[in-house]
Amino acid sequence: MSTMGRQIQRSGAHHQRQYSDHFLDSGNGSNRWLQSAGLHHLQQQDFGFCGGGVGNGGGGGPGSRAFRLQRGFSGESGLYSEPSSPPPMNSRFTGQQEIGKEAMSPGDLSPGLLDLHSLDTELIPEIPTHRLYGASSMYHSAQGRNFDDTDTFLSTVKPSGRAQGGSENDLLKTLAVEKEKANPVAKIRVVVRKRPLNKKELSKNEEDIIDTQSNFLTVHETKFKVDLTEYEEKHEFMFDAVLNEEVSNDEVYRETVEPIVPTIFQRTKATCFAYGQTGSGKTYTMKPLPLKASRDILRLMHHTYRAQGFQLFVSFFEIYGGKLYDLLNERKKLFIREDGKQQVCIVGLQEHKVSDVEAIKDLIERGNATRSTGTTGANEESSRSHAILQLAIKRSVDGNDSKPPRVVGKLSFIDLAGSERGADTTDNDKQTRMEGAEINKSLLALKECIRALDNDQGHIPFRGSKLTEVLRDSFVGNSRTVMISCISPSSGSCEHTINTLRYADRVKSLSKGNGSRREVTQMNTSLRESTTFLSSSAVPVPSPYDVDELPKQTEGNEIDLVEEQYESDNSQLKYNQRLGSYHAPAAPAPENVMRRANGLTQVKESKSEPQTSQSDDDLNFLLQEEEDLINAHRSLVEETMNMVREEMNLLVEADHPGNQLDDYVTRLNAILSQKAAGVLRLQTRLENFHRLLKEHNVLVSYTN
Ligand SMILES: Nc1ncnc2c1ncn2[C@@H]1O[C@H](COP(=O)(O)OP(=O)(O)OP(=O)(O)O)[C@@H](O)[C@H]1O
Repeated sequence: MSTMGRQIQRSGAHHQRQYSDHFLDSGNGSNRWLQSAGLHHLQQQDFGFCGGGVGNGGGGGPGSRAFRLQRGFSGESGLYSEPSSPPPMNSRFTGQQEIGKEAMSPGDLSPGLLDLHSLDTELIPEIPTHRLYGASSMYHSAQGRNFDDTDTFLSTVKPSGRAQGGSENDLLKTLAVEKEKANPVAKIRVVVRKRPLNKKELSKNEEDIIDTQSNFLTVHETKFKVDLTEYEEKHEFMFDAVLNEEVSNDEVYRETVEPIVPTIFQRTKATCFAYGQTGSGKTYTMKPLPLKASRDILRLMHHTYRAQGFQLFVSFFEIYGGKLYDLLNERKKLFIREDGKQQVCIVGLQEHKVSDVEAIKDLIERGNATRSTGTTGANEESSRSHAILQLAIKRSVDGNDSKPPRVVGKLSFIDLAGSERGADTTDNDKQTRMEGAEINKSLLALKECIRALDNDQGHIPFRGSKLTEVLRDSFVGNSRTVMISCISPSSGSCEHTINTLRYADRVKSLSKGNGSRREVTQMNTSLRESTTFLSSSAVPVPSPYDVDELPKQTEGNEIDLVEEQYESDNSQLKYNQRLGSYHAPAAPAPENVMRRANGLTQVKESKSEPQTSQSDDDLNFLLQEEEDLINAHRSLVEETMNMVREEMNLLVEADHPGNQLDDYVTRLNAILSQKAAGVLRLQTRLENFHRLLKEHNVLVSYTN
């Protein structure tokens, strides 16, 4: 089952069950569940039958009706009889931390089985990160920002809460927070790098449409109204850092990877990946980073951790069309295997022990020369593979060199395939289509894993793709992730650039510690509102069925223009929905928008529709649909909670002497019908989404 499929399962019956199990739980327990389901706003509600409501309120003693009701639900019906604490985390994840074993032989070259997922990391004394390099100024970014933790989760834990210290859970939480604080590197960091205009773009007189200021970025998109007059739409974004075209590779390193290097000596698995369309500068950005990091790692090994037996290993492989190849062993095909303990291994991957920078440089060059590349119009050297270079720090057990060394920490660098390659699902030959599908799948899965990671979810959907499968150990335990989104400044790449930024925005905004999303989205919305208003007030937009009503001088362009308008309005609608309010766009009507939202299916099936009418931002479309489904699910849970409350009241009333039976029957009937209708609505939506996943080939099959 795919990530998405699994997620659906998780958020469907299972979630509802969890909700049932914990709904009656009082205080912190139910609050936690509400919070984790994104329903924290319901925490304050008095449900009248929770332990924290009636039970604590004086009317809930053993003799009271509410008490009997509650008991009835937890005991007699059997429906709510499970313990009220959250179910344990998947034991696969907790167990691994203690029992993982590394099956790798020692030596300079360690062929065979690389256990990517052993978390049997050496317990070395943790040294506060800031002491490792001495002067903390080394972490200061090119723009004077520190790579500090802006995670609001940390700042919202008040010292007073700690002092009062209530429950054991609070204490554990506080300890976890303290531990996080000792490591001042953000768990997820999203950085954007804009490259300069290249010769080709300059020769075509393409404009630089990206403005950067501090960690803000504005994309100036030129659009056309239906009467062909031009207008500009601004898209504003905010990230952890925005690096403009003047920023050197050295500065990129300082801003992204340098701060996480010391953490890998502290049992951390760190990942740095570059994302962006082909030719946007991913390889240019990623290439120098491993070497710079190795230099710092070796320096730390030879100074701070001198004579502590640390060793550095390099491996380099690529995922191409869903298959793995060793870039340091003549592209030998590699296989992912899961052992009895559900630990995933890459069978046959060579790890090279290195002790000087020159040796690492040679290996990196060798690996890069072996990478798969394809040819696209945009970048002759375009890569359709994900390249993964890993620097693993290991240490011999008790200084015993005859035993395989154990992994202490790891730093993975991923040069992702061009993001727009995911759109190749309808283009070219079968091979390209399959590559496109795999790329889409991996980008969706990667986002899901990062999202799960930052929300400390017990379940990490790493099985969503080969990429996330091999990165599994980077998503459990102590982890750090840096995403560098590379963008081209040119007007010709506007659409891809916006897609890249939206993906980055989603990665960041979905994380628990981020409050920027709403702000930026609102900014976007107000801008969109003004532009939508402008265009729709200038020329009334007809229904999509009434293309005859379009101005005749635009013949040939009409449909595109109308589609574009609907697309914009559709985004507007969805943006507003995400903000929790519905401002109907001036035109078209919501039902037309819905038609457009489902249009992708129709376009794909319709033979008369040209292939080009399918937008190449499938990935964003799927992400949006996924988000909408989850929102719809959340609304249904909310609605269900209200209905349960009504039902509880109804039951209380039914127990009263002199109760009107026909009133009870009518009201219960209404509640049950409403419930059934809600479930049906969500099921239909779920089926549509599932179909979309199938159509875009993002359902996972597990064959090597
Ligand atoms: N920041 C930059 N400054 C100067 N030149 C750059 C910069 N970023 C990229 N380039 C140049 O742009 C071209 C394309 O960059 P690169 O190959 O890194 O793109 P890419 O995103 O890796 O593409 P693909 O996905 O196809 O591999 C290269 O010639 C590279 O040297």
